[in-house]
Amino acid sequence: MDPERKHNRKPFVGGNFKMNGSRAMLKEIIDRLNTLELKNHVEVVISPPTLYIDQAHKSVREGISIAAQNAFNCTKGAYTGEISPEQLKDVGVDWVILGHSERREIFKEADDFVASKVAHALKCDLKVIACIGEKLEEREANKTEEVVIRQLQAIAKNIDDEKKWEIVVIAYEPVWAIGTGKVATPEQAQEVHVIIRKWLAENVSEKVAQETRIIYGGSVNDANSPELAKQLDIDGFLVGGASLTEKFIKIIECFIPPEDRKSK
Ligand SMILES: O=C[C@H](O)COP(=O)(O)O
Repeated sequence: MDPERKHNRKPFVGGNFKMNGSRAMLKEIIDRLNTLELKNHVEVVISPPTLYIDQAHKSVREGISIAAQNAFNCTKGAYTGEISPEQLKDVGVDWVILGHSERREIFKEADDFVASKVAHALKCDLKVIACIGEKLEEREANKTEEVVIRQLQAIAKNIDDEKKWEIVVIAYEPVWAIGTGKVATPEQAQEVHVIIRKWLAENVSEKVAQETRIIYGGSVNDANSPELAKQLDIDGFLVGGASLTEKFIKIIECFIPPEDRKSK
């Protein structure tokens, strides 16, 4: 681990492709990623649309994992269009993104529903990238902390076994920064990450607070990622748009020492 980071959390970079791509595009992205020398410096997880999970799983190099973009809160049954954590595990998926703001907003997923999906995924040992974040009007009304903690609290309430926190990554994604090109400043992001970590220390445990990776998402690109990555409490990124492009390599390389980088 980089001694400058003063903690032992392994950096984590996720690529959320959302509803983008094709077989050909996925091949291009994965071919690029397969050239990286990760050497255990950083954990990389990609999240293609469900249809392409199998293709990704079969072609991606060892050391890069796959995340689903959603999962339901039941094992099986008459839930047309849904996928269970058990089914994801069955096809070799390790991670799932839950609580993304697009699911909260467009598909009206409430805090308790998100929390029930987190609980079920964790019960199946499916690792969870749990997303939280405030909207612009909430930030402007000074409600960032209130909103982020309300969302976090709902999730934490459903995690009854402290050990399960080892397979949770929290993604702080201010909604106003997602897909807008308007990135949070390193200071703004760091400030919220500190609030989240403090809440974990006071309400779960100091150990969970110190060990849980808190990553930032929202218009991360190759230009803004180096400064964001320097913040003590930013343990990585959840990248949307830029994860479909060559910029993703540079973003991942923020956490790789220069001598091990592909692009020197
Ligand atoms: O899951 C990723 C986030 O929604 C960020 O998306 P973006 O990088 O396109 O802003």
